[in-house]
Amino acid sequence: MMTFQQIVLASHNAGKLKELQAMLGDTVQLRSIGEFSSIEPEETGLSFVENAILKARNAARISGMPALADDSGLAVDFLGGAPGIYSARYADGKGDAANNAKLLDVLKDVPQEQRGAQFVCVLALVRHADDPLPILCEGLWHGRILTEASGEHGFGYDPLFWVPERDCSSAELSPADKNQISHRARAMSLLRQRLGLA
Ligand SMILES: O=c1nc[nH]c2c1ncn2[C@H]1C[C@H](O)[C@@H](COP(=O)(O)OP(=O)(O)OP(=O)(O)O)O1
Ligand SMILES: [Mg+2]
Repeated sequence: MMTFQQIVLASHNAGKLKELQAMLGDTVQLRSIGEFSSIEPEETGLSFVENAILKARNAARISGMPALADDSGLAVDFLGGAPGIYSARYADGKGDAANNAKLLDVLKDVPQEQRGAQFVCVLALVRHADDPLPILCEGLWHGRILTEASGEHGFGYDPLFWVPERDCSSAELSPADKNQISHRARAMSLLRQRLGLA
């Protein structure tokens, strides 16, 4: 079993930090890579796994600490899995609101039954920058893309993601409820098992 008291989170996304720290509990403290550097590495991988490893290695190198990265995104069936690993950059870096507006527009004539989508999350944990055996855990969350935004919680595409098991948008879930059932929750549950924290 590996024990970590502090891990650096290789993410500049405050929403992820909040969710992941809540899932981990207080035995492991996540520190943001933002404490060490404001430069975000270019996500040049072709998969969630590659980008998660790339971000984790970069953060471990900068901080000198074990590093956890989360690479995630939204894969829409009708779009052949797009925006996928490009989810954060879907509207050319203009941010969450622009990403959501673009997705609603692209899907505006697509009927309910063809609006299936899944959130994907890959977590990568490296003990140090050159770790030859990163721990990788993934989680998927199936839902559908709504025809208009709804809800105020969460971040990113949450207002557009309809959650079948709750019949509401992901942004209408309480943070605690989202953290029980999301793609990130599933990946973190596997990671906790791997670390002997479960
Ligand atoms: O639970 C979620 N609820 C809503 N949207 C979500 C979620 N999980 C990922 N997403 C979206 C946000 C972003 O458009 C993309 C992640 O992109 P991704 O590169 O992994 O994260 P990021 O650039 O925001 O932060 P960073 O790379 O520093 O960790 O997927
Ligand atoms: Mg990113």
